[in-house]
Amino acid sequence: MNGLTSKQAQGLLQEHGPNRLQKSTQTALALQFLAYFRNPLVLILLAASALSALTGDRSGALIIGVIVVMSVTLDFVQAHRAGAAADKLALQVAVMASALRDGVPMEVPVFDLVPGDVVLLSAGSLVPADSTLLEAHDFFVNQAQLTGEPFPIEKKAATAKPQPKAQDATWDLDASDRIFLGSSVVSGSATALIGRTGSATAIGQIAVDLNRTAPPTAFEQGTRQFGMLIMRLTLLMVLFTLLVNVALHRPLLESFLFAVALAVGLTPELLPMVVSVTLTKGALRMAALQVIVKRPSAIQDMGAMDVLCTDKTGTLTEARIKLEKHTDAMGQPSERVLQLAYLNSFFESGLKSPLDDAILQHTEQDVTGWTKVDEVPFDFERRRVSVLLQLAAGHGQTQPQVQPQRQLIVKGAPEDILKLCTHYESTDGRELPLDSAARAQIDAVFNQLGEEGFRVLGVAWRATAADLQHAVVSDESALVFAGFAAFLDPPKASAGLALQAMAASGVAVKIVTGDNERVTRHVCEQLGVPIVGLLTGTEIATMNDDALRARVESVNLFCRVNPSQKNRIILALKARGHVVGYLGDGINDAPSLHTADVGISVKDAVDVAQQAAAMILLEHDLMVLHAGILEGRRTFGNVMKYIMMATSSNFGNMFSMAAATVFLPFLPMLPLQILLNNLMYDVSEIALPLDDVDSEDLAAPKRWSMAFIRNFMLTIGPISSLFDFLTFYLLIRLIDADEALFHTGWFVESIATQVLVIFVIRTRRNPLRSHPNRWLVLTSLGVVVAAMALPFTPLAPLLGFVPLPPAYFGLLTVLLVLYLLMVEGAKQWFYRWLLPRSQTH
Ligand SMILES: Nc1ncnc2c1ncn2[C@@H]1O[C@H](COP(=O)(O)OP(=O)(O)OP(=O)(O)O)[C@@H](O)[C@H]1O
Ligand SMILES: [Mg+2]
Repeated sequence: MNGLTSKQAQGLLQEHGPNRLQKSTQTALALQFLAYFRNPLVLILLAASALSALTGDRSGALIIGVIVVMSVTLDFVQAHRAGAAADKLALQVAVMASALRDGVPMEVPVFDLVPGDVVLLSAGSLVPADSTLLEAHDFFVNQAQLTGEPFPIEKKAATAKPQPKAQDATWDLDASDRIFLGSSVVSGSATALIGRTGSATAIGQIAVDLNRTAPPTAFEQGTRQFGMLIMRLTLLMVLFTLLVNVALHRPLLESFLFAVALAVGLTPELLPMVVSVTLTKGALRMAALQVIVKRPSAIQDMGAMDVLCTDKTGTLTEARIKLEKHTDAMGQPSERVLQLAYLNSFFESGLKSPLDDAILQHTEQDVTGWTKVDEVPFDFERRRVSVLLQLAAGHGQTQPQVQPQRQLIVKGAPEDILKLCTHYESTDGRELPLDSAARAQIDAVFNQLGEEGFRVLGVAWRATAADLQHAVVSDESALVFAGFAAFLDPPKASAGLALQAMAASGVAVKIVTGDNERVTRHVCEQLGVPIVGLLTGTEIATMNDDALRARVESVNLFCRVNPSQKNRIILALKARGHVVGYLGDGINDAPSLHTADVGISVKDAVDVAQQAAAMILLEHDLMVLHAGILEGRRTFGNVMKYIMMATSSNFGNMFSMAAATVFLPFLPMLPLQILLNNLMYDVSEIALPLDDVDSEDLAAPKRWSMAFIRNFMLTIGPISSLFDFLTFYLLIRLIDADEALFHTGWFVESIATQVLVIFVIRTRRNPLRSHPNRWLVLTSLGVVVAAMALPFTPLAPLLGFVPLPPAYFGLLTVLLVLYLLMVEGAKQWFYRWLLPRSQTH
């Protein structure tokens, strides 16, 4: 089998399309742009202005059209650029498959696989497409996603030569020689011929999206709730102004346009854009720190995360494990134990763990004469692996006793192995019964190794019938215990610091490991992590979910837990209202990576783990996770600024506009002026995602709080309205403004207050003690200056503006200073008095 040539593959890719389930998101740019006009408000606005064009106001309608297009373009361009940047990042960690192209194995992006490709699979791989097995060795897959069957199923090579046009063959999920997209390889290795790709696959036909869109995060739910609140208020206000205008016999069409423009002014239409741009900015900053964010919203989750669960090997430890000792049952150095362990690691075809690598790299052992008959692959429930080996006649005579020709060699967690043993090998090579005295001695050896900080595997063996062809789990019994292999896996120097930094930032770190208690305690000691509570897998197995929930809070060390227990721990923490992160790299971590609010994995993790994770660390450094947490909080802070602006000052302005319709003999502002006001305000906020966030706002996890927004709105909003009414009054009384002058005067005041208040709202501190980003300063001041200059430009008559008298600017300055001071005072009061009190209730 040589697979395809790259030329054939290219042709087939054209014919079958990329190997992915989602419909291509490559809709033409123009169509994406048009989709932005689907907003009902925009449509109503365009329709109403078209109507007004028919009744005569051509230029007004045209200007409204231009403003709408400009607003939509602003939104679209920003959001599109953010989306493109995020896609590019995700591509960096696209899952690759090993495929034969031009006769050699090559790493090919899974998207580019085509029917006819030959792929090589091993434990931890994802099955990249529906395929027929050409070769398989102890090959077990988990196809729970397709069949719901949770246990691994063995698959075997096809007996008949698969037809090249395998698409035509029948595909049965139970067929023992077929494997399917959506399953993962649990153990063994195989070569497979791809028959169907993308939406032609079994899972594609039942239209399941493998990259299931994650359920909405707390933050997304929050923004949605916020949108509903604004929507309701908007509706109320629009109905109110409409009624008032109709009751006052104002021109119907113009009143309607006014009401719709008001609604446009009220909706925080840039919110999605601000969110996606801030998130992408965060993702790009993370990429510079060697962290690839696959799903931008994960950054938000990082900011909200208050518990991080992590496994041990490779995250807290160096992952450069070394075999330090190989001893017999009584703790004496033993070459024989090394040889047995080596044979086991050498012939095992499942995922090679770092422990196997350590054994294989320790010293080269001679395996001539040995052939493999079968294997019972490693799994995280049994925590052991067995190989059934045949020793050719004439070999092995150097051993003290004549070796049986066929034997099962087992290695795994010592506690579990010892339970299966009935005998042990003494130091002089005799097989002795494992009585309680011997057991106590062996346990003491095991404990001693643990105390010294070694990770320990037990090694045992058994002679089998000379014709045993197929080994199964029940063959792992009546074993002879040979001894221990002890490894050192030193903790990372940086891990201790990172854990402390996280604790200081309000993130509790919990260790969730399949390893045993003693070793993990040792690692914690070296890292300086105090153990406040401990649960073992055996204890968890006896607990129901309620009992587990009651305990998870106070425990920070979970030992000897299997994959489903890891998952239960995450679920229990989530049920307690925590935002949970999970950091892991193994097959055993995949379920938890899915379940957690933010799954984090590493570049060299198995495919299933990388697929399940939302974030991939390119370098194994926990300190960047801390940076990621701060990044998440920063994005939260900037999005909150936008929301606080929208709910307080912008909303206050629109509220006074609606109220003013009652008192004024004319509309307080022309519809097109409201739209322009809205557009200019939006422009001033483009730089918000770039802004810095004060350090005190990064100190603790950030959760969405509707109560906070509501209280802030009720505190600041009325001040805006108060100043608006003051402006109305002074415009009419002091300046004696007619309709056009009133419109102009209020337009400028409205923009100036609405835009400049950002410098007060963006920080909890005295505004002079927190430096805004200079782009934000530039856009904000630029917009205010432009608004002041507008009435003096040739555009003024088109927009219904008239030049403002000098006295106006004196008035404006006084009003602005007073306004900003008053908002600052209210803000201080809000954070010092109202917020602490509303949080304790
Ligand atoms: N290659 C192997 N051969 C035999 N036994 C193994 C092997 N790998 C792991 N085990 C056993 O299974 C147990 C669980 O595996 P492992 O420690 O990798 O789990 P984990 O939950 O990923 O833990 P960690 O936090 O250390 O990553 C190990 O403690 C060990 O006893
Ligand atoms: Mg692990």
